[in-house]
Amino acid sequence: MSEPLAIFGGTFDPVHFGHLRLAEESIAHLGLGGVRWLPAGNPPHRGVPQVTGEQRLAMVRLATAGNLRFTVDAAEVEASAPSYTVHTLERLRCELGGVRPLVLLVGADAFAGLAGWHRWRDILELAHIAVSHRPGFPVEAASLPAELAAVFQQRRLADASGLCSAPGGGIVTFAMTQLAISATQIRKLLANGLSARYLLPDAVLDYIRAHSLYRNP
Ligand SMILES: Nc1ncnc2c1ncn2[C@@H]1O[C@H](COP(=O)(O)OP(=O)(O)OP(=O)(O)O)[C@@H](O)[C@H]1O
Ligand SMILES: O=C(O)c1ccc[n+]([C@@H]2O[C@H](COP(=O)([O-])O)[C@@H](O)[C@H]2O)c1
Repeated sequence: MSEPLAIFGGTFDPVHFGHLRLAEESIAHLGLGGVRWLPAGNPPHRGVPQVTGEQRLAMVRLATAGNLRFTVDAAEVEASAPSYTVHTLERLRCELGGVRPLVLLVGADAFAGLAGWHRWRDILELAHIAVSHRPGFPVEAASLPAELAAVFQQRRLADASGLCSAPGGGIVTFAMTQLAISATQIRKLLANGLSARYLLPDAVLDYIRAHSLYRNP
């Protein structure tokens, strides 16, 4: 079986070093062949992003440029339908076939909300899930809603080597460098005219400035 391919979805409003370290560290921790970044076009589960899908996609392209293990998938941004992860995984299974292991990367906060996602149980029929630690969000069954805690306990893999032995169905956790960075914090800093430097790549900050994004409305 070939190396697992990871899918990293997010609103990325804007992309920051927390995202980049998660993707970078997941490659070694999980033995991945690469990470496919998937900016959400029309996230159904939260308020409308502050900037357009095209702008968030452009920032992800700038942030990931030059990393040969990273690719960027524009499909969710280009689609007009809501960006449901289960639909994206079904599309990827059509594209890649049923055998290659797929790993959905999520931070601990996103994982805690999984039971609210569209057809969430089907996601584990299509892919594994890898949950990264994130400051303030414990990754343990006791802090998850009951139905998700049960699935977490049933599906949890002892370590990442199990990702190679099936196309999907397992849940693995991994510890990454803990960075208490959020897009919300960056949007607030920028709206208040404060520096967000060193929280996200300079190329992304230059794009934000050039397009006058995240200024106070
Ligand atoms: N600092 C971080 N450490 C670990 N995971 C993170 C971090 N920031 C974001 N993630 C994960 O990256 C994915 C995409 O996150 P998202 O684009 O919503 O960023 P965010 O910083 O959480 O944004 P917002 O503050 O707008 O909610 C999610 O799975 C989220 O859990
Ligand atoms: O499919 C769903 O119902 C669903 C519900 C909530 C979140 N997601 C996906 O989870 C990823 C992270 O979302 P967010 O809000 O943390 O940026 C992103 O790819 C979303 O499309 C997906």
